[in-house]
Amino acid sequence: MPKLVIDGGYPLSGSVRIGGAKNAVLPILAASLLAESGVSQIEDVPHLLDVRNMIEVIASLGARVERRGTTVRIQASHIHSVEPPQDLVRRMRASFVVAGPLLARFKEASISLPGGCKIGNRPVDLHIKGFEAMGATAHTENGFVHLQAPREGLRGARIYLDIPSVGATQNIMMAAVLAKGQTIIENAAKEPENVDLANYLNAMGARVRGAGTDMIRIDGVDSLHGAVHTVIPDRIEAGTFLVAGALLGTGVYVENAVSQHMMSVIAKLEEAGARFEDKVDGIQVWPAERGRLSSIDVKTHFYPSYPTDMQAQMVAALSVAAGTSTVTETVFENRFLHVGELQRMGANIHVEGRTAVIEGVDRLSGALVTATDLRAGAALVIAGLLAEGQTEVLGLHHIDRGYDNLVSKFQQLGGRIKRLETPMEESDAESA
Ligand SMILES: CC(=O)N[C@H]1[C@@H](OP(=O)(O)OP(=O)(O)OC[C@H]2O[C@@H](n3ccc(=O)[nH]c3=O)[C@H](O)[C@@H]2O)O[C@H](CO)[C@@H](O)[C@@H]1O
Ligand SMILES: C=C(OP(=O)(O)O)C(=O)O
Repeated sequence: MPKLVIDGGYPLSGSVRIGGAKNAVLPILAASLLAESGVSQIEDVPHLLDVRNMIEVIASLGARVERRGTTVRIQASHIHSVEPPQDLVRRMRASFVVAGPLLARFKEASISLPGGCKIGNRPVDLHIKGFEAMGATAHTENGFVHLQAPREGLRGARIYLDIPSVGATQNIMMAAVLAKGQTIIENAAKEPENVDLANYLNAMGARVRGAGTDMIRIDGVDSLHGAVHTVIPDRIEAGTFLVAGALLGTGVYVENAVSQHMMSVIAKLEEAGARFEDKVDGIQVWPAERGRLSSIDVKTHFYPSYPTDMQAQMVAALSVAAGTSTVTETVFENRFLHVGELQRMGANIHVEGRTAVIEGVDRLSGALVTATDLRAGAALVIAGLLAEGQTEVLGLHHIDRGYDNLVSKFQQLGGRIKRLETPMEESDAESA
């Protein structure tokens, strides 16, 4: 079983470059299925397990995909299937976003239900309601959702989302670009990754306006073509390094981080005492002047509020802050599995309903811990870098889903962290 071995307590300093955003590149790869002609060229595609999976998904449908470094080229003119293999879809929830493009272009799609995951239930009812509002029929059988558009294709509709779901907004947006007439998505998700997707769709010939606000208007067009697009930097990867830099060392420069995308993360770390400087192509962070962060209260919510994907990293940071902090998770019902692992390292945290109450301790101590999901893994790496002694982190397939070269990036900053590869065991290969 591969593991990380971390010797904690060494200061971090220097510079690290952030790659393209996982949560932008995944729907962008799916959107490439909409191109009837031409070749799409996507730049700054990170090396992630999830990206590999999404490439496999679109390739399984007939797209020709070629990857060189961080450039991916996609030719999607000859798609021969509207049913991605179940085993590929089940590996990753995000693969459900191929539904919108397939339904829009081929008028049908059959996709395995992605199911829940450890962090929560994660239904897709809002995606399906959106498709139905555009005239599609949906029925679920044997774990598959079968979607069928009317013979004349999807038609524009006014769709109010009960929750500003990131994935539902993406799927509906991608279905609507080829629908007849105008679609309006109200209470849309405003995440920068959705703006990036809209920009890519527009470069492909779509007419999407208002992405990044809570009302998106899409005027359907007859066809789309391939386009060149550079993926936005990953604000969660950037946030992970900002948290680490706010805790340890003499200043870390997070190159390519976009401060406008991470106002809430910076604001909360500043409130806890960390210092920042916004530079032309990145963000510099230093620990608090007095060394230790102060306690704060944090609540996750939809963008632009504090992101749930930065919750675990913040819990790790606050576990050594002075005083009592609270972190409330409002997006996913079961996203505190890292708390038990941090407790093994000496953190004093208890969970009351949706709130983690964190009594800051003077220090953490190294322990054998397991990443239970992607960001829990990031939190444990941060904790390991902070802790006295040696920490071993298992469950690396979670971390590999969303961090490109996490180990070498922390090594570059002076972190004593290495990855030991041993043959993978079955339990290690399970999906998110
Ligand atoms: C690949 C990707 O981009 N993943 C991100 C995306 O996930 P994802 O798109 O799955 O998250 P959503 O925004 O859809 O989920 C938000 C909330 O809405 C609920 N919900 C969602 C859809 C639906 O049909 N019905 C429903 O009830 C979910 O259970 C959850 O409680 O946004 C999450 C919230 O910022 C992030 O944590 C994930 O990293
Ligand atoms: C929850 C996450 O991703 P996903 O939606 O792909 O599971 C995440 O990136 O933290």
